[in-house]
Amino acid sequence: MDNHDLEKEEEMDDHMMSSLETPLRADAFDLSDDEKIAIIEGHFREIMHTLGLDLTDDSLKGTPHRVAKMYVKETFSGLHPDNKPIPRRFENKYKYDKMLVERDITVYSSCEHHFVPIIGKAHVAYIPNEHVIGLSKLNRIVHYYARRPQVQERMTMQIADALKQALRTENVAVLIEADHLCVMSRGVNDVSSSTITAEYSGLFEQENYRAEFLGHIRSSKH
Ligand SMILES: Nc1nc2c(ncn2[C@@H]2O[C@H](COP(=O)(O)OP(=O)(O)OP(=O)(O)O)[C@@H](O)[C@H]2O)c(=O)[nH]1
Ligand SMILES: [Zn+2]
Repeated sequence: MDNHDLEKEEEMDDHMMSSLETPLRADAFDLSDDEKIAIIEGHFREIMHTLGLDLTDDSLKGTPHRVAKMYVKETFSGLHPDNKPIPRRFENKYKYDKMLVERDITVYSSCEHHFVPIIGKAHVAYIPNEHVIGLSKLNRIVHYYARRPQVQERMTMQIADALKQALRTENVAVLIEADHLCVMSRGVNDVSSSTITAEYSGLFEQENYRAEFLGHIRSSKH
């Protein structure tokens, strides 16, 4: 078993043990992506048929397959641990010991209660110990956890947890501000409210670090 496999196995263990995890069936990964697409396509065709849509129509007939492929390969691709980014850790040679903030990371997720979009921004920060990771990996970690049926609170904590693991530090902050289409476009139909969630650990539990983080994400861009 090489290092990569070992890391994957450790992450699978974390995946099974963590109470933050998205509730998945034990046999969640028994089917291949193609098998899942074929099954979802059939069910989605049934939904459209039940709604009364004519599936022989040129524009509609490809929709069951399009939706199934989009669910498995895009919208919900973050359900599969094979798609989890494994950032390479670099030694913090320059001994940078201040805060690094990656702000305005685009979040496209889906509400697990209604399967409609959650759209927003994530701001993440860490204070390194021995290791740093590539900046883009911060965005990739956010995207991975967004591409699942989610509640915003759990997504926030999953991202914080993944950052702690990747960076080998507790000094992590995550703040997500998002619009829930299930609140905006149906139900209570409120287009002006939005939802903010945050997770702070390590040094970020201290008021001064938290204030610096919030100051950075509210400051003008350049
Ligand atoms: N805590 C939390 N709740 C969410 C999130 N996304 C959606 N919800 C809420 O989940 C709840 C689902 O409750 P239900 O009462 O079963 O759903 P519903 O009958 O469609 O409710 P309404 O949206 O009020 O019409 C709603 O209040 C949603 O606003 C989230 O990220 N976090
Ligand atoms: Zn919802």
